[in-house]
Amino acid sequence: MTFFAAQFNRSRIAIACLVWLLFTASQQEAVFWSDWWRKNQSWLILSISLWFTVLALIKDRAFLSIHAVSRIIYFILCAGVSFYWLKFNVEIVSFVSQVNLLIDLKEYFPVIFPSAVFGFVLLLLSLKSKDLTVAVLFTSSVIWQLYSSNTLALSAEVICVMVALIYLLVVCIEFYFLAYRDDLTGLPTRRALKQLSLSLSRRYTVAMIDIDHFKKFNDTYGHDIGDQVLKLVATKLANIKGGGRVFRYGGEEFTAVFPRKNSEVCLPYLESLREDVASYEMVIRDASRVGKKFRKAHKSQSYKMVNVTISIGIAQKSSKQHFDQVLKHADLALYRAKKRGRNNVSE
Ligand SMILES: Nc1nc2c(ncn2[C@@H]2O[C@H](COP(=O)(O)OP(=O)(O)OP(=O)(O)O)[C@@H](O)[C@H]2O)c(=O)[nH]1
Repeated sequence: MTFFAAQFNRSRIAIACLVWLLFTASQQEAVFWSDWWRKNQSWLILSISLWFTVLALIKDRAFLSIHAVSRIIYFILCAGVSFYWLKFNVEIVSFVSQVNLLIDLKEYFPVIFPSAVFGFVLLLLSLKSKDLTVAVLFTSSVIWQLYSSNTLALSAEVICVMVALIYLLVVCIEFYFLAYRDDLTGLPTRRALKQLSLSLSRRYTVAMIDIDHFKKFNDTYGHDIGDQVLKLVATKLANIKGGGRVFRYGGEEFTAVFPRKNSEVCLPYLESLREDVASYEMVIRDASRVGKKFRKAHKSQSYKMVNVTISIGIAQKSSKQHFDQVLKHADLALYRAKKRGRNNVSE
């Protein structure tokens, strides 16, 4: 699993795998460091809990690269911080012992309390970042803390296999999104459209959607603002009604597929989508003024309102037509929509 994750630049998962691997190995009597591991258990519980949190804060980099040096330094820092915490928390514990209310919590202060804090920080990070790797690091931290506090009555080997399966699942899900989701708009890609085309029945309608005069838009406002507009238009398109599914076909072109629907049924949905986009006043952040201080000082000038229109070509599958042929007909209809002056739907 470590090699698999490292191969695909999922270095944080690869590092987490290594930690679990060392942990399982240390549970074997035959391994020379198992005694040392047992003697320093508190320190290890704390360092590894902190390490999972630190992993959530750093980026995935190539596993075997210059970045490995910084990872090693971070790991040493985690170990050092944990070591000094355990050494100096005696004073905290003696303070806690003087407060009646806290006296019962005394034994939790050295390890369990800080580990729980690291876990909580990880939970907040995973909720904030919406990153699957961070979520899986949080899961790792919880499993680690439960196991090391003897709450999980499972053997180290079972836990390791369980964690490896979770990591494998996460790497596969991430690759699925990498292959089938467009990075900029979050819409499914042309590859996903091809996949869908294999499962379509004999009746369906395809619409090709294109943003009008987008080249001029890019030339006027710049490519960065063009990107923001693409994202916003994609959000509108993703909300298409009537059971339509929208894909980014490429560039400023999108495809909508309506399984089991003929073109008359789809037409009103596409018309209302076109109207929605045309009346959508998009608030665009001026890319040249991203500094916080500048934004505060020039609040009124750092945003601008723009709008665009779309043209749509629609085609319904007729007997013996392949998906590519239906797509071609929709493309021809789009060409007619452009010729008719844009901002309209053509069959
Ligand atoms: N910002 C941005 N621009 C893109 C992206 N993909 C394609 N484009 C731009 O979209 C423009 C498409 O231009 P054209 O194919 O000439 O079409 P158009 O200007 O929209 O004209 P009509 O389709 O005839 O209305 C080009 O300038 C591309 O650079 C992208 O991901 N981001």
